[in-house]
Amino acid sequence: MEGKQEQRGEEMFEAQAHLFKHMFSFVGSMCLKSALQLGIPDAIQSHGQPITLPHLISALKMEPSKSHYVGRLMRLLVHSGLFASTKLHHKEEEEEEEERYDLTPSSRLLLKHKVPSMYAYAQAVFHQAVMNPSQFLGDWLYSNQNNYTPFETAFGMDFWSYGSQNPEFSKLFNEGMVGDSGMMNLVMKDCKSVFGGLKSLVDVGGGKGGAAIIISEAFPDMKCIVLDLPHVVANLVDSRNLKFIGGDMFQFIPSADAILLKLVLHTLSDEECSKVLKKCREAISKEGKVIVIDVVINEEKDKHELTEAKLFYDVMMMSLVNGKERDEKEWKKLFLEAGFSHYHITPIFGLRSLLQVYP
Ligand SMILES: C[S@@+](CC[C@H](N)C(=O)[O-])C[C@H]1O[C@@H](n2cnc3c(N)ncnc32)[C@H](O)[C@@H]1O
Ligand SMILES: C/C=C\c1ccc(O)c(OC)c1
Repeated sequence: MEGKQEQRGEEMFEAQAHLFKHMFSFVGSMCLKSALQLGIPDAIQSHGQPITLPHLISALKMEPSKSHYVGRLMRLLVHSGLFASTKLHHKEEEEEEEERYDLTPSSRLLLKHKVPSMYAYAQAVFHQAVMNPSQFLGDWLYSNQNNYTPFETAFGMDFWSYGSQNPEFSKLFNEGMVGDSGMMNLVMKDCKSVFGGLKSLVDVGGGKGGAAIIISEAFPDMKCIVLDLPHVVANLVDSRNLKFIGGDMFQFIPSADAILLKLVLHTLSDEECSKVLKKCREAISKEGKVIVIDVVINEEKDKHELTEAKLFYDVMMMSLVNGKERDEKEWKKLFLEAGFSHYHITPIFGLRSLLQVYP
C-alpha cells in the first residue's frame, strides 16, 4: 500500500514536471529570441573558436555587470542544444573550470550572413504578426464573429493584407522564405530526376524567388516564372531564364511543363487547395506535372521531435491563415479530387517532402 502511494507521488511529480515543461516552453523560445537580438551566434562565429563568458560579454559590447545573467541565458540554451559548452580543466588547479561556448548545427543555421541561413525566418517567427495570433486561438474558437483566422481576431485583417500594409514584416517574412529555400541548394543535386528535362516551370506563390533562383541556376535551359502577389514581386529583377509576375493564383496561373507549389498548399483550406490545384491542372499538359514541396505528417515513421515540429506548424497555419498540415491520405484525396491520377512522395527536405503529382 505504502509502496503504491509512493509510486503515485512520484508519478504525480513527474506529471508536474512535464506540465511545467510545457507551460514554460515559451521561455525557451524567448531566450532564443534574445540570443538572436543580441547577436550571440555571430559573436561566437566571429571569435573563431569557443568563447568564454567574459569574452562573449565584451564581444556583445555589454556591461560586465550583466555577465551573470547572460551566463544563465546560455546555460538554458546549451541545455536545449542550441549552443554547446566545453569545460576546460586547468591542470593541477582542479577548481578552475573555464566554460567556453560554441555553436551547434542548429545555431550555425542562425548566422546572419551565412548561406543557408534561418536568421530572417526566425526573426519573422518572433515578430508579433506570427506570435500574437496564437494568443487568440481560444477566443477565436469561442467567438461567434465570422473571423476566418485567429490572425484576423488579433489584427482585424488577413495575414497577406497585413503583409502588404507592413513592409517591415513583409520584408522579414519574404527574406525568411528565401533563407528557407536556400537550404534546397544542398539537395538540388538529388533532384535531377524531378527537374531535369523540364523546359518551363512556374513557381506559384514563389515569393522573392528563393527556390526559383536555385532551380533556374541549376537548370539553365529551363524557363522559370515566379508568380506571387504584386507587392511581393515589385522591384525584383528578372534574369535570363527567370521572370517575376505579380498576380493572384486563384485568378490566373501561366502554362508550363511543371508547376511548383512550395509551402503554398499548407497555407490554404481544402476548398482553396482544390481551386488552385484545378487551375494548375489546366495550366500543364498531359505530360506535365505539379511539384509540391510541403509538410506530410507521418506519425508512425517520423521521430517524436519531427512530428512535434510538424504539429506546431499545423497549429501555426490554423492561427495565421486557415491552412493546415496533411497526412498522405489527405494529400491523396486533394490530388484525386482535383483530377490528378497519381503521385509520388520523396521525403528529402527534412520537415517537408517533395510530392510529384501527375494528370
Ligand atoms: C509560405 S509562402 C511560400 C513562399 C515560397 N514558395 C517559399 O517556399 O519560399 C506563401 C506565398 O504565397 C504567396 N501568396 C499568398 N496568396 C497568394 C495569391 N492569392 N496569389 C499568389 N501568391 C500568393 C505569398 O505572398 C507567399 O509568398
Ligand atoms: C515565418 C513563419 C510563418 C510561416 C511559415 C510558413 C508559412 O507557409 C507561413 O504561411 C503563412 C507562415
